[in-house]
Amino acid sequence: MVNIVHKFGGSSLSSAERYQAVAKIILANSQLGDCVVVSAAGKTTDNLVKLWQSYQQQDSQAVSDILLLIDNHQQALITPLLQGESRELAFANLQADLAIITDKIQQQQLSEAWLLAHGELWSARLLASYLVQLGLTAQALDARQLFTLHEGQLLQQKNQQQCGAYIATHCINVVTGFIAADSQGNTVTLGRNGSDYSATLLADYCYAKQVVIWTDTQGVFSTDPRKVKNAIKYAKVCREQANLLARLGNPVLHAKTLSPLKNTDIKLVVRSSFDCDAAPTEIVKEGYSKAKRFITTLDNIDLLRVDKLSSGEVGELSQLIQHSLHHFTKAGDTYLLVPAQTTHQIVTHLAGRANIIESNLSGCAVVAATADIVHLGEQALELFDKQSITPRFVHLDTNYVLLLHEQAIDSDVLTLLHDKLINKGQELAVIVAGLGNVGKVFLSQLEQQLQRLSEHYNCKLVALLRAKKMLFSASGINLSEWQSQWQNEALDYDQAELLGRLSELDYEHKVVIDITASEHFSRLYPHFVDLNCHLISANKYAGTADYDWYQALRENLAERNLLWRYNTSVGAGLPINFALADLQNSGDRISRIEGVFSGTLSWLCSCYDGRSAFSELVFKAQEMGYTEPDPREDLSGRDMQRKLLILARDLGLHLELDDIALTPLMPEQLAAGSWQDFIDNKHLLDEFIAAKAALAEQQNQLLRYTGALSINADSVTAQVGLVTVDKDHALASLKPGDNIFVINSQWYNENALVIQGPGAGADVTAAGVHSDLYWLVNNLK
Ligand SMILES: NC(=O)c1ccc[n+]([C@@H]2O[C@H](COP(=O)([O-])OP(=O)(O)OC[C@H]3O[C@@H](n4cnc5c(N)ncnc54)[C@H](O)[C@@H]3O)[C@@H](O)[C@H]2O)c1
Ligand SMILES: N[C@@H](CCO)C(=O)O
Repeated sequence: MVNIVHKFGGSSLSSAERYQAVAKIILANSQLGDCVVVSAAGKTTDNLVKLWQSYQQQDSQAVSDILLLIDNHQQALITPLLQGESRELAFANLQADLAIITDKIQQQQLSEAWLLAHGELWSARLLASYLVQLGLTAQALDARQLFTLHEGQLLQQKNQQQCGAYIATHCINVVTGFIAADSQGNTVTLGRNGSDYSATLLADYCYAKQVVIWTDTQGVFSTDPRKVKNAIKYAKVCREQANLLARLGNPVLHAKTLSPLKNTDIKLVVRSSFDCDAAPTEIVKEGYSKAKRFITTLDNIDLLRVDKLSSGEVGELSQLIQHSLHHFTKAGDTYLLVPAQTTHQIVTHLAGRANIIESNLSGCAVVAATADIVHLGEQALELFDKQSITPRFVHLDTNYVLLLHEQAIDSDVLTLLHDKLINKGQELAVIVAGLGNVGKVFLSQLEQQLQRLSEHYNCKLVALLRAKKMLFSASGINLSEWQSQWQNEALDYDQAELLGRLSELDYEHKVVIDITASEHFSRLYPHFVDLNCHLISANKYAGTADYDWYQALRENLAERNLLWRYNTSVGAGLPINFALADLQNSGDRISRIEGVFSGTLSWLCSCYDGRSAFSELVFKAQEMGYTEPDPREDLSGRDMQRKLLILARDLGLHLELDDIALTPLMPEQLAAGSWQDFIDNKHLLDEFIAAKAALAEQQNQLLRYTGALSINADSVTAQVGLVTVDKDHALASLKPGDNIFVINSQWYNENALVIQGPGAGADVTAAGVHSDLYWLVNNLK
């Protein structure tokens, strides 16, 4: 059975290295029975067209020069790719083909389509032989055996039978694109971008599940990414919009390519063969993707008014000029938008039924959802007016607006237009994991905050996750009712389901906000990044995971232009990460950070005066939402050790958690066992602290739990632990629960930079997560 039909265009096969890259893609993405449709390699078709023209002009010198060029090019592909007998056979076949072509030229029997077909034929033969040499079972197939047209119409039933007969299930079928046969067996071509069409036809005839068009662009963009740097690549585009764009001249997909898929469930995917890791664009059936916004530019366009034009006729005209065509009606008249170089052909064909209304215009079409189009049209006109560009013709339709003028739109104007019309329409999907102390407060503030953010970006909460249950709504969860929705609709889930749902989300950006304290959840970050999710973490586990994992995560994020904010993982809402980033970005060099980085330990040490048991204070800190879910994470010093590691890594230091020396604030026996075991043995903690405090008191000192990181030219030292301080020391008067970060740097040398304030608590932490979200939204590209 054919699972996937892959299609590789000429640029994907332009050199021996590109063939090797294509073979790698096939090895990684195909199974036996799949098809690979190929175009002619690199400039082969152009050379064959030149050969045809020289033949017609009877320029024998040019003919022999071009034949030599073609021969050399093919040999340059064959030589590095094939070895031994297969190389000899490939050379022999090539020479035989060139001899027949030469013969036909001499006999004046050359036909254009037959000549052009050789480009695809050579690609298919070479790729199939190369795959065989790599150990795959593969065969080259000539599409003239598969597709027959009678008077320009495909013979569907016959073609289906032929595909059934020739496409083998035990091998990879490498099929020539672009060509077919007529009912007499003569070669015919399928027109411009015919290979994409061959691929979708083949998929339809073979009941394939998917067609992958591998190209030199990464997918379907909101506008030409070569002209507008921040053009958006869409993960999903619905067929109707893809078709409209194709008719309006967008070069990525052609209307004809989509036609065989019309009544099928076949998935169409556009991917880059030059960057296989880049996320693709999927062209989906109606209703499976929201309408996106696009600006497609038009150049050298003529506008014709036509008497009564049927849609069948538009197809015929499009076949005639080998180009997609768009027609529309305005005030009862029918108009055709045609490339200026084809106007003469069309006007002649329509024999007196077409009048040229405007010629040689440029402009653009803005494509968007019906609800937005009027407003976008107005905004576009306003912007053109400011740029002194006066439209010659404007047409507003249900899902696009066409603006034609004399001046071409340069990339500066296109960028302005894109910023104004397209970037504003993007949406960010928000996924929140962890509905505990901080998570609940964060959600209670989210509705108002999303309202505020909407000035910059449309954000929708689409998922709420606890460890075992999730509430997922791709169109958005109503924030004022999330609790009742959770009660009624939250369902059990597993990792595969979560990742599947995230991959289906049809948003320009996604962010996973991790407000759990779960190491297991943090281990999913690489999967989230693979699905193009930005990250915000209050959770400290990812920032303190082993260095290689952490570094790989950072690199993966950077490669995908994704953002990771984690300000609340250290100092709750205090702007410590902002400060460190700012100092470093301004060229400062930090030499020491010391202080108290735990809200819980700050509160415990400041409140403990021996009157109530230390363990009672621990339970109170837990109740107030200061501690980690298991307060031993705080008492062991581990939480503070994690924070110091996060800061150290932000300074570019390659440290692991255990590089930071630690002395715990509890006896070792309490570390093991359950929380209940801890409660049962709490007297051990109380005695441990009482003894330490008594010793400190003897020296008129107080207990404080502190951390320090020192960076010298030749060494780095870091530790967290219990210290005693004089009663008039700055730390002695630290407010219970406050954190303090004392930063020394090149510029803050004598007088340290000090950041101080509440270092734990649901309110300040939730506010810090909102600050990260705000920053992220403002920095989305
Ligand atoms: N409480 C604070 O003051 C504070 C300050 C800064 C940072 N933080 C960090 O914020 C995080 C949350 O703290 P909290 O006090 O709200 O903790 P919490 O224990 O009250 O809440 C954690 C939530 O995460 C959920 N959870 C656990 N495993 C999960 C998983 N695998 N998938 C999805 N959800 C899961 C739990 O069900 C719970 O709802 C922690 O990482 C903590 O270190 C807390
Ligand atoms: N348990 C942590 C929460 C903030 O990270 C603390 O007490 O500092």
